[in-house]
Amino acid sequence: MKTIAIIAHDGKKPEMVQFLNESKEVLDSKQINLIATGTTGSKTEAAGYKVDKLLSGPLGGDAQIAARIAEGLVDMVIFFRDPLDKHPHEPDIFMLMRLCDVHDVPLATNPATARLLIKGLE
Ligand SMILES: O=C(CO)COP(=O)(O)O
Repeated sequence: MKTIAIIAHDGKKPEMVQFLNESKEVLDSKQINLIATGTTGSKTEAAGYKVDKLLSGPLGGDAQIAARIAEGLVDMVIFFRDPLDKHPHEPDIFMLMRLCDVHDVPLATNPATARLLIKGLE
C-alpha cells in the first residue's frame, strides 16, 4: 500500500479538498493511505476521507512528515504551499522539501504537478 502525505497552507486548503475529490477514484482504487498535517487532515476528514492526522504544521507536523520521509515511509508528497504568505515554521517546510530531494520522493507543490503525479499511479 502506498502512502501519500498531503499538506496545504491555509490559503490552499480549498484547492487541496478539490484536488482530493478530483482524484478520489484513483485514491480509492489504489488503496492509498493518506497522512496529513493537523488542520489539513481535519479538512480532509470533513470531506469524507480517512487520513492519519499528525500535528498542525506550525506545531511540528511538517517535521513529523519529514521524519517519515527520512524513514522511507512516504511514497509521495503533495504540499500546496502558499507562496504569498509568511510561515513561522519556514525551516520545517524547507527541511521537508529537502528530505524529499535527499530520498528521491516525488513532491508536488501545486495542483498541476499533483495531477501529473496521480496520473502516474493509474
Ligand atoms: O503549516 C502547514 C504546512 O507547513 C500545514 O499545517 P496544517 O495542515 O496544520 O494547517
